[in-house]
Amino acid sequence: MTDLDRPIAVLGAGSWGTALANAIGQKDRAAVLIDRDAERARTMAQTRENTRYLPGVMLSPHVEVTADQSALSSAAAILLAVPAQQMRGALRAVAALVPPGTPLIVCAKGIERDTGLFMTDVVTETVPHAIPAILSGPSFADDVARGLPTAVSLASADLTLAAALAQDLSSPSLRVYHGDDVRGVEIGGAAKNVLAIACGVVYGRKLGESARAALVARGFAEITRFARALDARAETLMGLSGLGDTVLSCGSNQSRNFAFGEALGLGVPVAQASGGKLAEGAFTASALLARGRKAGVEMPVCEAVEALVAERVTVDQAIEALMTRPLKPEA
Ligand SMILES: NC(=O)C1=CN([C@@H]2O[C@H](COP(=O)(O)OP(=O)(O)OC[C@H]3O[C@@H](n4cnc5c(N)ncnc54)[C@H](O)[C@@H]3O)[C@@H](O)[C@H]2O)C=CC1
Ligand SMILES: O=C(CO)COP(=O)(O)O
Repeated sequence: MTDLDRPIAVLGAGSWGTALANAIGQKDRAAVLIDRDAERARTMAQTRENTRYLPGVMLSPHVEVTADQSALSSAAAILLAVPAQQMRGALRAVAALVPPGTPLIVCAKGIERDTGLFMTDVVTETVPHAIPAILSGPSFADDVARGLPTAVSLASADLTLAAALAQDLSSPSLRVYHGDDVRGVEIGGAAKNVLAIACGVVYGRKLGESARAALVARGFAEITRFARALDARAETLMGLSGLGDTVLSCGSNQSRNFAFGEALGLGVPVAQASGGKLAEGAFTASALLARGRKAGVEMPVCEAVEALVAERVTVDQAIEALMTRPLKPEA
């Protein structure tokens, strides 16, 4: 366990950051939730509710809400719960406040679009004196905030640290497994979002449950190929952050990525399909595809999602392209 006298800080007070801070608070451990918006932080501190991102969930009394980023200086560990494309900017703004050796646990699921970098690499570039870790797995913020049970995976290159952090974050309703396959855990979280969009499209276009199941299986096969090519472990992909989160996000429109795909399948234009919510896979698709090409990995499902999001193809053209690929061995 990390130093219990020091709080765990959460940077980013959206749905996931708020849910994680509350999960820590419910264990009677002090959490500091940092909202970049001072007015919103003040209101949340008073009302004890994040009405915009997590309405109906009352914050534990052990959660302090603030806009003062200097709280990061005394944290035992920092959870990074901002969207992937905002991670670099958010980290640059606080880098000088993070003491050397502080664990920075990425809770975002995505790849940086402009650089193709995974989130822990962005941490290493922007806050080189910190220790990067990654947390990912099947966990809708709303479920976790309400204390419904689930299990997730936390990885750091230092297995002892990963075990300590997992202990810190675990509770009777949130089981945190640990490991050292950082790349495997972050690939699972980032890639499942792209697959969830594809499954949403199939659902919205009313192609049937058989089509969705076939897509999950083929999509998961390409993610696993990609992971192997990047020296991640296939077993990691079979775990919570890969298979677990794929099962969750590819089968429910509670997933914003699935819901975004569903809207595309129903014919809603890309610009309106997210309904103002975050659909990380829409940004990650192009970066994932580019990294796959660089590694010599064929990723047809990701390719279809990327082309759809870029509006180079229609839904029917994307589906036809997938169905008319040359037949080949299943592996
Ligand atoms: N919501 C969920 O169920 C889960 C989300 N995640 C991941 O967590 C990440 C964040 O997602 P959500 O919290 O759901 O998004 P959200 O849209 O609910 O909230 C995003 C939050 O980040 C803040 N933010 C944006 N840019 C910032 C910056 N530069 N500095 C500080 N704060 C900034 C926003 O003000 C907002 O509070 C995503 O990568 C998502 O994939 C992971 C697991 C579950
Ligand atoms: O990552 C998540 C659940 O594990 C949340 O999924 P969405 O971002 O698609 O809502």
